[in-house]
Amino acid sequence: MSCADALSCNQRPCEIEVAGLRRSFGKTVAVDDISFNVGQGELFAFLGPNGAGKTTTINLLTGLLKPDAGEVRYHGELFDPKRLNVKQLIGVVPQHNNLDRELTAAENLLIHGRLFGMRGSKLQQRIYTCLEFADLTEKRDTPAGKLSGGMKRKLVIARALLHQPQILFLDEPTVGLDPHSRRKMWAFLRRINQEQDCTVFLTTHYIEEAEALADRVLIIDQAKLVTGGTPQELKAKVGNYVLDIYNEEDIQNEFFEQRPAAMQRLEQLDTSVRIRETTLEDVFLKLTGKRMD
Ligand SMILES: Nc1ncnc2c1ncn2[C@@H]1O[C@H](COP(=O)(O)OP(=O)(O)OP(=O)(O)O)[C@@H](O)[C@H]1O
Repeated sequence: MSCADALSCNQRPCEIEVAGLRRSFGKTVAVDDISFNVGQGELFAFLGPNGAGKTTTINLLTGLLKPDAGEVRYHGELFDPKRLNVKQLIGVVPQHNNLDRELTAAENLLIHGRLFGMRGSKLQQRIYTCLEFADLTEKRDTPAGKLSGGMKRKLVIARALLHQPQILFLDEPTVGLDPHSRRKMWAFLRRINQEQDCTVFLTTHYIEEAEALADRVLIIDQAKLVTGGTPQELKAKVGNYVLDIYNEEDIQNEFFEQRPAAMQRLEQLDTSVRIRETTLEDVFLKLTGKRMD
């Protein structure tokens, strides 16, 4: 895919290039010929309903799974999971917390650091910095199993940042968090993106999360890419304004590029009707014919 099309990274240098990626499990096609680029420093959301192929895509990008076809490039170089330099480049936060519950927060980081060849005072300093960044300094000697859900999540992220990756992958980072903790997590992810100068690639099935957080969103459904762009671009694709037209049984939507055209149509209708701005939920519904949930 060339950097000139809609699924590419606009003006930023390409950090990840994905071309023709495909993976099946038996007869189930989990990822079907998907291509896109991620730009350096982007906060990038891969949005789709359960079973759409998001986890499989992350696993293919991080070397946990092998593709049946297609390729992944980091900084233009073909991805070979066996080469250590790529492992140094990326940090991975899996969907389920895989901390050692018996070990303290600091010990969980220590083991990860050792696996990445870190030692001595450099490792200790980095553990201190990451715990502080994640607001977990006071929990450094607490067993991971005794932390709250939000703290465990932050510890997994702090662990993934320990070796100073350039790209952080997070699979559904806010699943299981209450709305308040979810918003705190969004702020934390923005800080990682901005203060740690880290490209962030996250998957989510929460539309508002993609909308609130991401520079660019790619929508995936049934293993295929539906569309991609900034939240504003995606909304403009279907029309920036929607009329909700209430019938006896359901609500029909009509989309308009400009508000005056929507207002004109509204005046023609004699049923109950509401005008509002388009959301990514509308984009998904319009392009796939179904609701995200
Ligand atoms: N190891 C596996 N064996 C068999 N089928 C699998 C395997 N992993 C994924 N699948 C199937 O591939 C499809 C995509 O799954 P995937 O986990 O990538 O979706 P997802 O978008 O991450 O969904 P969720 O948010 O529910 O995890 C689903 O139909 C799933 O059942």
